[in-house]
Amino acid sequence: MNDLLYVNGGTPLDGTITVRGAKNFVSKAMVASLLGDTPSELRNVPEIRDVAVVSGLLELHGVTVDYDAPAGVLRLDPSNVESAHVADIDAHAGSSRIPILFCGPLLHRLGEAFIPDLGGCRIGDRPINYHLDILRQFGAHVDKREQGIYLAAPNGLRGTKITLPYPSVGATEQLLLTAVRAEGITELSNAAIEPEIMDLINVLQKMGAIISVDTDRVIRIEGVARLSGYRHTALGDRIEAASWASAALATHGDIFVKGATQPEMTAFLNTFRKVGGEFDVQDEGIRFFHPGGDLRSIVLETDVHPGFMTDWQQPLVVALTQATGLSIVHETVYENRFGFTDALVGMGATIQVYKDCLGGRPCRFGQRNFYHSAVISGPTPLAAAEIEVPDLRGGFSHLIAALTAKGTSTVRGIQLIDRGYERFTEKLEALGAEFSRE
Ligand SMILES: CC(=O)N[C@H]1[C@@H](OP(=O)(O)OP(=O)(O)OC[C@H]2O[C@@H](n3ccc(=O)[nH]c3=O)[C@H](O)[C@@H]2O)O[C@H](CO)[C@@H](O)[C@@H]1O
Ligand SMILES: C=C(OP(=O)(O)O)C(=O)O
Repeated sequence: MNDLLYVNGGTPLDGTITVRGAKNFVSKAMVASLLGDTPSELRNVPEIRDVAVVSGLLELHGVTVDYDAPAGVLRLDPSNVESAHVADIDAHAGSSRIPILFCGPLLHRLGEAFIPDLGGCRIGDRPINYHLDILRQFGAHVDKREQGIYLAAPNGLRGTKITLPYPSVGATEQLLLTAVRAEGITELSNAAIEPEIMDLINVLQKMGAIISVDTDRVIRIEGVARLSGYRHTALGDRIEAASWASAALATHGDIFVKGATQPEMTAFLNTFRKVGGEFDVQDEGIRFFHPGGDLRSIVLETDVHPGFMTDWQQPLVVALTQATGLSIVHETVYENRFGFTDALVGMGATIQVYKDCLGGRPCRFGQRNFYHSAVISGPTPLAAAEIEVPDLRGGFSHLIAALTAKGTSTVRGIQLIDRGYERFTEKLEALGAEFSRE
């Protein structure tokens, strides 16, 4: 497939598009199917590369995967997992971050697991120390090897009490996927409570798990001996929805995002309104539009849920280059998520990055060597440029910048965007964008 897009920017994006299930939930629900002893069915599944990658991993482990992409229905039958001969797992090294979540389910089913090196966006160091500490506390032996990690639990896994140093999404999911079938009770303090995690809990409860979530980030799980398959409709992708909303704002456009839902986007909607964007929440989705006039600068801090999520930051920063005054963005989730701003500066934006914690409370990255605060001065017209996509969200941001800039930009490496944005070129076409893919 070709990996290059010529974008002729300067036209407001206008029209209707649909977002389907959340990338950051669907992949985890697919892993959960490994815990059941009967088939599962997941609906509203988007056709993105991460779904293909996790399907490939599941198939390698003996799961029969049947995906009807237009209908968005994914059927997963794990009956042959015990008899699967797992070869070529190394071929999946570097493809996504999901393999680490196979640990608990595979340990329960097979007593051992080999996990290839992880991929995902390079937006920080992204260690897996919380994951490995959790697995050890459940009683797993963890052995780091070349190209991956080997784990074994010859005596099974037992419930435990854990406090996370930081409410990590992946570590919370690791714990859930391991605790549901561990012997006894598990209690997690300082858990992440992102909507995608809550929907994973919905799935696990449908499978037979017993999980309670308290208001103070404490999750309790009573382990059960067996789980069955599930039928579930995935929650919508709030990151994709916010990305299109930011594109509407930056290009003076008007986009109705079918499938966008308000409760999962409260923090984004507040910020969108403060910048000067308008929205209209309807039964089928949310309309996001630029009402005319000047956009306003803001002070913003990314945070864990229910805060403003880090994945919303990169697309919104492009819109902030079009706002009047100085905006300050403090990234507190990842230490290295402003690399994408270099290309924006190359297009004429005025963005300065700092190592200090600007505009809010000190975070884990203050007094360290990380450029994790940005000051954006606007409005600045953007000029067309040659751009290389750095990562998923940064890549979409560059796309928004190219759509905002007058003239023809060349955007290389757009396959990275396919990892999390379903059929985005078809959506661009529906919104009246002028571009060609080569
Ligand atoms: C596939 C998926 O769902 N990806 C999402 C998930 O990533 P992911 O689950 O990888 O993100 P985490 O919430 O775990 O990471 C948050 C912070 O915790 C740190 N950390 C994490 C684990 C660990 O073992 N040690 C450690 O130090 C990370 O370096 C980071 O600074 O949540 C992030 C935060 O909402 C999102 O940006 C990603 O889109
Ligand atoms: C960081 C992201 O994803 P991943 O964790 O899969 O790299 C993202 O979706 O923006």
